[in-house]
Amino acid sequence: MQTLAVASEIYPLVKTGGLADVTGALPKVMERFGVSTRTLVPGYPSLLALARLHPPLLEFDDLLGHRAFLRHLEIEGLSLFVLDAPALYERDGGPYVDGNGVDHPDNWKRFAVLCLAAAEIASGVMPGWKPDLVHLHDWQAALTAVYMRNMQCKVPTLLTIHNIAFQGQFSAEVLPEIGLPPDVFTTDCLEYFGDICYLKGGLTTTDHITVVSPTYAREILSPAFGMGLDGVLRGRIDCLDGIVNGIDGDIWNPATDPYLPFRYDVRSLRRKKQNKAMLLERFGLDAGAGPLFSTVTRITWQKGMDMLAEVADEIFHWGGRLIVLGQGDHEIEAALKCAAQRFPGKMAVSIGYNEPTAHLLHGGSDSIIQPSRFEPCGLTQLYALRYGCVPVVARTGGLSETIIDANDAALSARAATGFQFHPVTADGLRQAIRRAARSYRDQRDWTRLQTQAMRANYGWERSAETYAALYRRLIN
Ligand SMILES: Nc1ncnc2c1ncn2[C@@H]1O[C@H](COP(=O)(O)OP(=O)(O)O[C@H]2O[C@H](CO)[C@@H](O)[C@H](O)[C@H]2O)[C@@H](O)[C@H]1O
Repeated sequence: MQTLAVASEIYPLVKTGGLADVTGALPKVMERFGVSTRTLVPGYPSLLALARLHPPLLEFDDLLGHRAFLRHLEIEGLSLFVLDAPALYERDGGPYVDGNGVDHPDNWKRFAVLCLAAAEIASGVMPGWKPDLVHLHDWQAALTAVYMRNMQCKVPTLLTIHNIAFQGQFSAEVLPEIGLPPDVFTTDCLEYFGDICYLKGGLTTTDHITVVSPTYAREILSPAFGMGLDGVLRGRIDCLDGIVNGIDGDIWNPATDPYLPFRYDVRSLRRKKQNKAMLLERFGLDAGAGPLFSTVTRITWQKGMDMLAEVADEIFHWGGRLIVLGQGDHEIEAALKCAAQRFPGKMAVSIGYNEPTAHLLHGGSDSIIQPSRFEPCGLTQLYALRYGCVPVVARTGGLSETIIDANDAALSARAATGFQFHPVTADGLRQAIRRAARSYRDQRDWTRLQTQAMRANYGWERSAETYAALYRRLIN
């Protein structure tokens, strides 16, 4: 079976968050289930340097007024179609924002062009290659399904939502510019409170929808989590599933991780303490009697980082330490920095995006905190499990189904892997921190939790098998 995946980021070439981890890992595992994937990605500078070493596969004369080349790149076990349209993708900054963190003003066009190219590939413009199914990821790829319907292309489509908070909403004024007929501007397609919404267009035209955990699949049907699209999703409930994410165990493995000065596995957990000592020194923190908590995340309201700034003192009360790595909302960043100033030697904040530091924080911390207000799946807590960092998580979305709370029953069954809290409030978080810090005082209990966490299996196999079965069902 041949599939075309369409995505705006893919690890290890371009990543701003969990989407890239999934689009980079899934195709490799799907091979084992007889699925061969080619992923169409925009030709950002990081990709072009490699992709331009080979002659193009195809030339598009006119993608919404742009001439573009389709190039092929095989790298790190991935097979990529790179859309080389320099005026749209070859620029400074990230995939969505410029060097100052401001959205590229023509994102509506950049991702419409990506989707139009995908629809043309699905329709068979490539000599000798046509997909059996098209797998779209998030709003940046969603419009593909609308273009395909418009071209009367019958190849089945699956749209995966990684986070419904990001929807691709633009002024209806751009509609004449994206090459679709005016009749898509209706409430059962692209129209969204007077604007157009790429994700809604995808949700209303794709054959099937998945989100990244069964719990999130239920949550987004309600106004509290559906972000304005819950009604659309309720209308498509028969085509909606939740498939939980896995982790790439080659990249996230404490026994082989090149970013860890001291590598370890479940039998040599003691070596993790040496990473902790290094981390404390590097971030200028004094050793305390309590656990070292960390966060690796976008610093946003979704991720509950404002609550963490509010209750950080609870950690220090128990002799714990805190390191925050992330970037995002400037006000919350400032609140966290302010907390760090109040607690010198106890808390450090590193603003930025840094892959090696993210690995080191998992390799040396005792616990990872994830107080998300909503979390479609979450990958950080899964990496934390593998690295024996006991997660402290909000009971929401994928967090609630991947972490087993250390309540009495789960502790005595030796099944517990972390601490959950609910309601998702600052006070709830404070209590969960207290529970974790108390548990840490008995090192035997703590080691047992770490060991159980490390033995939890969150590889991709089971979910990849579910995706493969779904692909087959859609094709047949
Ligand atoms: N400052 C930093 N430096 C280095 N690395 C950093 C970093 N900040 C974040 N990361 C990395 O980015 C990834 C974040 O992934 P998550 O799944 O936790 O959240 P995200 O909201 O991006 O993903 C969305 O998509 C994924 C994939 O489906 C869902 O799991 C999730 O719930 C949904 O919100 C992790 O690999 C993490 O290590």
